[in-house]
Amino acid sequence: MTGLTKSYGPVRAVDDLELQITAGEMVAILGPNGAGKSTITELITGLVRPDAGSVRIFGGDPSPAVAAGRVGAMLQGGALLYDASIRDVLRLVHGLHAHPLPMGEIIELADLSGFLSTKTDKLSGGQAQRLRFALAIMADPDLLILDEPTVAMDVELRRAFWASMRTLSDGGRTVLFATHYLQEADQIADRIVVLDRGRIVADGTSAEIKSRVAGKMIMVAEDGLRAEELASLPAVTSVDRRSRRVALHTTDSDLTLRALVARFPAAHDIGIVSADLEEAFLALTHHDQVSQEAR
Ligand SMILES: Nc1ncnc2c1ncn2[C@@H]1O[C@H](COP(=O)(O)OP(=O)(O)OP(=O)(O)O)[C@@H](O)[C@H]1O
Repeated sequence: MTGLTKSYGPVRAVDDLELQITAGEMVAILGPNGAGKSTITELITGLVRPDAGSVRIFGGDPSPAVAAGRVGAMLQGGALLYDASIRDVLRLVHGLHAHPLPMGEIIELADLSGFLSTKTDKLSGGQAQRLRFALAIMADPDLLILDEPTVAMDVELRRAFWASMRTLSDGGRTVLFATHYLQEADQIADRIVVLDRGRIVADGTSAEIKSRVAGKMIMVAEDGLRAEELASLPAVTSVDRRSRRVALHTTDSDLTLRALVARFPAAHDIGIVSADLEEAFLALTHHDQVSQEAR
């Protein structure tokens, strides 16, 4: 993806995006609501045309790759054939592909064997997602695009789903998935791309992202402390408020702590914690907002 841009009215859903994905990678696109995750999946699958820039898949445009079955997609709320059983839907779509995966393998990977006779309008949210997944992998694609695939799944289903995905990825396929679940991205993806307002704000392994942002956080009671003063302490990268405490993200907790105590002798209830992926994510995607608040 090069210089990829897509606007809806005044909103830049995707803003001059540069992203290269290597064959065989499992990449998570992580971002808050409205970050542009779904728009990226729609641009990659050719459902939406960019205003500027381009997407190249296997060296060409998305549409021929999708038509040839080299790209499988599971997008949000994809419609399912009405008044048909899962078995009917699978058979029908299976027959449309030139070189589909064997039906037994699809049913096993999508864990559908328990309710093949169930009609599509009687499926739970998690079951419908599994059927969408089965349809996405049916053509035996080299690239799988998944937009929040586990959204309606409980913990157990989610675990089974990611185990199947791992099997597919280990077989050499490239997987790109959008998610809200930090834990999922942390546990499953080889690489995490953090998106905020259509732009990439971080790109790396989860360990790299955690270390790129403040490695530590200093918590201190709010009592009369002003955010803009705290933001100017050495090594502080961002400041945010949590009920009656303030969290200072810092790249050097010793340095920040010494300056904090020197400048604010009355500071109390001080604690230092290591930032986890969630903290890293919040610091990355709320950074501008917090700095603006602090001004
Ligand atoms: N068809 C559309 N018409 C108008 N605005 C749109 C359209 N699709 C997306 N947008 C806007 O573009 C921005 C990015 O939306 P997008 O759905 O890509 O984000 P997202 O990261 O997938 O969000 P979510 O996590 O809520 O699904 C949002 O501000 C959204 O309102």
